[in-house]
Amino acid sequence: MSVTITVPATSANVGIGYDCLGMAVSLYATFTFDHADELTITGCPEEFANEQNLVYRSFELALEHWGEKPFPISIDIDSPIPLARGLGSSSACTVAGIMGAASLTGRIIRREEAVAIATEMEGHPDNVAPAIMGSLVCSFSPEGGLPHCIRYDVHKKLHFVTIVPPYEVHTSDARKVVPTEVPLSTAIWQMGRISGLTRGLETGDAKLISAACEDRLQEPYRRKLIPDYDDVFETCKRGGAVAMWISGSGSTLMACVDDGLVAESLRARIKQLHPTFDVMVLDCDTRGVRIEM
Ligand SMILES: Nc1ncnc2c1ncn2[C@@H]1O[C@H](COP(=O)(O)OP(=O)(O)O)[C@@H](O)[C@H]1O
Ligand SMILES: N[C@@H](CCOP(=O)(O)O)C(=O)O
Repeated sequence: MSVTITVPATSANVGIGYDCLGMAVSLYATFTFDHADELTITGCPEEFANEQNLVYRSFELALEHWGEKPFPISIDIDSPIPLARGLGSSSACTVAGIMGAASLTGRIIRREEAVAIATEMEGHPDNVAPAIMGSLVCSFSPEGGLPHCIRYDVHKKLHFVTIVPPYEVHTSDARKVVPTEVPLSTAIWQMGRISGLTRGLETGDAKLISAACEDRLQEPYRRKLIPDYDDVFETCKRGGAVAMWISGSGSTLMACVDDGLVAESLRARIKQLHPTFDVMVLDCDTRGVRIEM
């Protein structure tokens, strides 16, 4: 019997929460798994249709984690999540592989276990935790221990204008430009703001979101990798956005807006100024990964 896993795209960091904060959004990839005579992968670029495919790698690693032997499967991928744009296309693959492995072996796993396995594979929990749990999630891992995930609701009046430029930024490259050490003053700057931002997103407090959403850990360095950052930031500010951040490691930019009509107008304005961009109005996804047999 086949199983279909639906995984939301994610906006990691949400600006201020480098490697610890992430939000699931209403853009979904589906992955259909079934037993087969040999490995077959369809629905993805040709270069990924092989044993190195991230979904299959994650499927194999999950089986290995449970002490089970791999077996041949078919995987059909239908993903509108753009590649290497900071919307968690790789995490969606990782999460799908784990849940596919659990489902095809009849294993029932808790979301916390899935987050722990996925974090081990991804190296950081900020995409996989919201992809699995839905909503806005702040995560941290104790030395050598399992990640703790704190899940926040996001106020329904908030919408997220998702601005996808036609160029890629690979996460591995974008991580190289982020300094590995910061002064104490920067650490203090971030700590207060992450608390402010999570509360602001929960309550829909536009002023608080706006005040808190000013990152000093990664955005000042990564914005240089996105040639349109300054233009889009100005358009968002003038267009009534509450805040704008680099989604994950970019190149997508995400504007938070507290009114549906303003969000649609901003989407149209950005599309007018940047016809080659893909611009969507997304909401926060509250369900996280889903399984259908
Ligand atoms: N449908 C897919 N099939 C196989 N691999 C994929 C698929 N989508 C994404 N990936 C993998 O994820 C990588 C992109 O990951 P990354 O640079 O972290 O960007 P993103 O922000 O999209 O997660 C791709 O190079 C590829 O290895
Ligand atoms: N915290 C990571 C998140 C990367 O997310 P992605 O969607 O760009 O893969 C980082 O900022 O490097």
